[in-house]
Amino acid sequence: MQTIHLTSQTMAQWQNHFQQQAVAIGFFDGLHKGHLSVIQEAKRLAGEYGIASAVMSFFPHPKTVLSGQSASFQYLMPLEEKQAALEELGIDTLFLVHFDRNLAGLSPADFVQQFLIGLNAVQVVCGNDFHYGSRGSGNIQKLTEQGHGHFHVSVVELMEYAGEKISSTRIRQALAQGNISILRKLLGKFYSVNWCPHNGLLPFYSLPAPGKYEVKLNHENESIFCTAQVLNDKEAHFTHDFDQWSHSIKIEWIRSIETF
Ligand SMILES: Cc1cc2nc3c(=O)[nH]c(=O)nc-3n(C[C@H](O)[C@H](O)[C@H](O)COP(=O)(O)O)c2cc1C
Ligand SMILES: Nc1ncnc2c1ncn2[C@@H]1O[C@H](COP(=O)(O)OP(=O)(O)OP(=O)(O)O)[C@@H](O)[C@H]1O
Repeated sequence: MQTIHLTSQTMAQWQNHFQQQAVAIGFFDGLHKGHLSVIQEAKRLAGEYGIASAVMSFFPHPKTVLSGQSASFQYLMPLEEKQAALEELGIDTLFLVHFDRNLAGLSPADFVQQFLIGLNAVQVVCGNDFHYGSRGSGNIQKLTEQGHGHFHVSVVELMEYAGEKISSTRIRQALAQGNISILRKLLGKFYSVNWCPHNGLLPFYSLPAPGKYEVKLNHENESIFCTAQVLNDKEAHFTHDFDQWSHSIKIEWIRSIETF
């Protein structure tokens, strides 16, 4: 999979550079079950029409740029993990759009012209709550109209759990409440973070609320269950001593024992 970094300033050089593609579009933080259904639909359409598959994502998160509160934003995964997961899903290209005030100011029509038609998107896939363009004023109806004659829009039905939409926001809220059991339902697997034995939590991951949890530590080919005590948003202690481990550890959060 190739990653192409795009900005509103450098976009001109990429116009008409790409072969036809099916593009899944959105931020996709945490890659939950709803996100996967959007991305898999783009992949399926690419196969059906014999075209390339792509995901278009943004960085940093629009909320951090528009609210100016970049330091406190709780990301669920860093770019490298998103890239690895998309690669595994067989996506050909990740378009990573730099989200800044210039990009936020683009009208829906300009965004569609430069970033979708200009990249030769012929199939665009999103959930039916997707918004884009200045003040988030572009919606599915606009996208369909603006793509007319260039691309077809496939809208994936919003996936729900317990009668509520699965979303990255809901995952962040569940983490803040230490509600580990629901995460597996939203993600389709255990919530995980990467941890450096010497420096602790890697950037762009979020810990659950302070409390005690059963976790699974995965290091190279070894897996060990132990208890984690989360102290704050950066610090945790583990009942297994992994000082001699050299590589980063994937920590899967299995269940909550008690929250403080
Ligand atoms: C060109 C462009 C401009 C945007 N401008 C705004 C904005 O002014 N205000 C806002 O809240 N969101 C804005 N957004 C963010 C979108 O509403 C949305 O969060 C983003 O496209 C990611 O989609 P998703 O949240 O459905 O994944 C903009 C997005 C794009 C692509
Ligand atoms: N539950 C869902 N089912 C199907 N598609 C979804 C679901 N949630 C989001 N999508 C779609 O996936 C893409 C990425 O969405 P986005 O990153 O905004 O996800 P989100 O989980 O709603 O995030 P947030 O909670 O931060 O708004 C968009 O096209 C969006 O419409």
